[in-house]
Amino acid sequence: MILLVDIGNSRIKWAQLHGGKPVEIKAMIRGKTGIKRDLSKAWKGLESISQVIVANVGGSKVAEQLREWSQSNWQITPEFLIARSNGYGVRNAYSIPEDLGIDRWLGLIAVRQRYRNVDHNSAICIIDCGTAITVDVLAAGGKHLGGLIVPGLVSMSKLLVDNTAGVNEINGKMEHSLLASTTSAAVNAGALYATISFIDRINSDVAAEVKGEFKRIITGGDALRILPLLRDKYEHLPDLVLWGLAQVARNTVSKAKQTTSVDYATP
Ligand SMILES: Nc1ncnc2c1ncn2[C@@H]1O[C@H](COP(=O)(O)OP(=O)(O)O)[C@@H](O)[C@H]1O
Ligand SMILES: CC(C)(COP(=O)(O)O)[C@@H](O)C(=O)NCCC(=O)O
Ligand SMILES: [K+]
Repeated sequence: MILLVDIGNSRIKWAQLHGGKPVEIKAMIRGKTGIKRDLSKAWKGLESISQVIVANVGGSKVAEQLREWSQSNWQITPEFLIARSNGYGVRNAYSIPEDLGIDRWLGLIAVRQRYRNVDHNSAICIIDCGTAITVDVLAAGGKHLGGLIVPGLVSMSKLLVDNTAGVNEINGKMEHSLLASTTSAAVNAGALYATISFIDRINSDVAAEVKGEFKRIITGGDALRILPLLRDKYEHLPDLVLWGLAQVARNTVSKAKQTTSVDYATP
């Protein structure tokens, strides 16, 4: 069974590849540096893993921890994907393609695959609400036009806690009040307002840029908190990165099959 792993800066999400799709999708908050204990807790029940395919934006230390854990528990070396200049019908806007977050690259691949035959003449705007909030725009023909990065909801509050004397413990309630009367509510509402006004404004500017209707997709751990407050209509696609991983994994599996079948076929 192929394990698909999406390591973000706050959480690890994983799924099994079944019928070309990510199934048994799970998530856990991860430690900032050490993840081996998290992995042993979450993955000890997993059996007959044949391959581990990873999208990691958590840095090299975390990658090393996963590699060591997978080798010692499953004798498998994980495959870490990186963004390419083009692939799966997507052309990367970055002049240094591998600089694009692999989570963003796989999100583009996932939406390209999802809408390729359904509606191939509208652009797509993807909002991924995680540790950071990323925006990526895909033109109708699969050309990535680029995107933006801002701190996510929790990161914004953490920024104030870490950098000001007056803002300390913030409760995670994320209430959305216009004018707050406690520090925690003021920070939470401020983060929400900053986020929704950023996203609403980006959407109106993207609409001008791409001329005409375009699809709006929202994903990431904070999507459900943000979605109800946004002005425009969005399709909520949870676990978009895992769908992109499934797309790439399916391709590598079929390639592997081809090569083995060709080996048998050649005299
Ligand atoms: N069950 C949960 N436990 C922890 N955080 C959660 C949970 N559900 C949603 N979240 C939110 O998801 C955010 C992380 O989203 P995610 O997309 O997983 O981030 P990343 O990909 O950056 O690790 C957290 O900041 C938190 O606000
Ligand atoms: C912007 C990100 C940190 C978002 O990561 P996440 O919020 O999912 O943890 C990640 O996509 C990343 O590390 N990108 C590399 C820089 C770039 O995409 O330009
Ligand atoms: K960083």
